[in-house]
Amino acid sequence: MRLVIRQDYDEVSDWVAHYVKERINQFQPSEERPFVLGLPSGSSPVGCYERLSNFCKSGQLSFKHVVTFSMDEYVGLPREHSQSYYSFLWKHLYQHVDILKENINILDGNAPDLDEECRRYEAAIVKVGGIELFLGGIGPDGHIAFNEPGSSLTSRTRVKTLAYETIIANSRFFDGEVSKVPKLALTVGVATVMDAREVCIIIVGAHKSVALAKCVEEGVNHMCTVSAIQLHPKGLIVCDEDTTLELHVKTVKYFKSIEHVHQSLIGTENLSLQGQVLSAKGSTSRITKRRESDINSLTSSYSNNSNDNDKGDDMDQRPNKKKKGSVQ
Ligand SMILES: N[C@@H]1[C@@H](O)[C@H](O)[C@@H](COP(=O)(O)O)O[C@@H]1O
Repeated sequence: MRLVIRQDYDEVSDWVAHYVKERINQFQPSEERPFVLGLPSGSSPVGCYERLSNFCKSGQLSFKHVVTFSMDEYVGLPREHSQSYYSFLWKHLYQHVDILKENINILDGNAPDLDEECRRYEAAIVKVGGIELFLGGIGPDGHIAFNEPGSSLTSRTRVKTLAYETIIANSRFFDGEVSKVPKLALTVGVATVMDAREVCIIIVGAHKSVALAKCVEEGVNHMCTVSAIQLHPKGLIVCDEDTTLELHVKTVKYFKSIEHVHQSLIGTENLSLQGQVLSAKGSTSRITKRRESDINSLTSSYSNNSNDNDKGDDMDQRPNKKKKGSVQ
């Protein structure tokens, strides 16, 4: 698993948006072979969606051959309600990009048979060949999608009762009134997310620092369902400095050092890394704006490799590395 730490929300959004853009562009999707992307709702991905929309407007990215599956939806909330995840994704992403309507998959929280709707969703994912990249967010208790504490780590798309903590956390979107928050939701399962060929979780804010620490420093545990990412061969978490509050200093230094080495191998240590080193020394200086091409080269090098910290994978980044068995 990789942990990428950026200074603040904007830098996290920049990083993830560039990463998604690079992954889609490298994949060279076509009608026959679309890029399948899993998407979260919530405030965490909004900055990323804004940037993806801008990439589309400036012609750097196209969603024409991208198929999406959103993570979750409230039960019983009309689709046109401003807080349905359907409305959310249209507002923040779909209306701004060139995605084809038939390529958008959203769970229907008003389906007459909710169990059947969940089965249909799982089958639709299988039909397109599985999810290439699942973007995700978490709740303060470490739930991924709506997989509340205690959810099976082998769970599939299903109906879930929301935890009281989640209802309170989400009441900020319902005029602060707990009674207005739906108590049930449809959600992809933990295993649905972990089946994706790659998983990238955005975690921002001090209120999620305990969850991040549990996810990174403790074992895989159903009480913090995002921790299942530890078992994923290409798991990536992108967080901001505030979210690292509960991590051990040595954990933060470790992941920063991995990134430092990684970046120096691809020759960008004087750019984005400068900020990392400064902040590791306690400097309050912000990371200077990186050139887009540098971020692109960094993000693409991540996507070409397994995201675990195995030395062999990192070393494969060396430009002059002689491949095993190649003529020398
Ligand atoms: N079910 C959603 C999750 O999919 C989302 O990741 C989480 C975090 O939301 P935010 O990013 O607004 O903190 O909220 C809800 O509980």
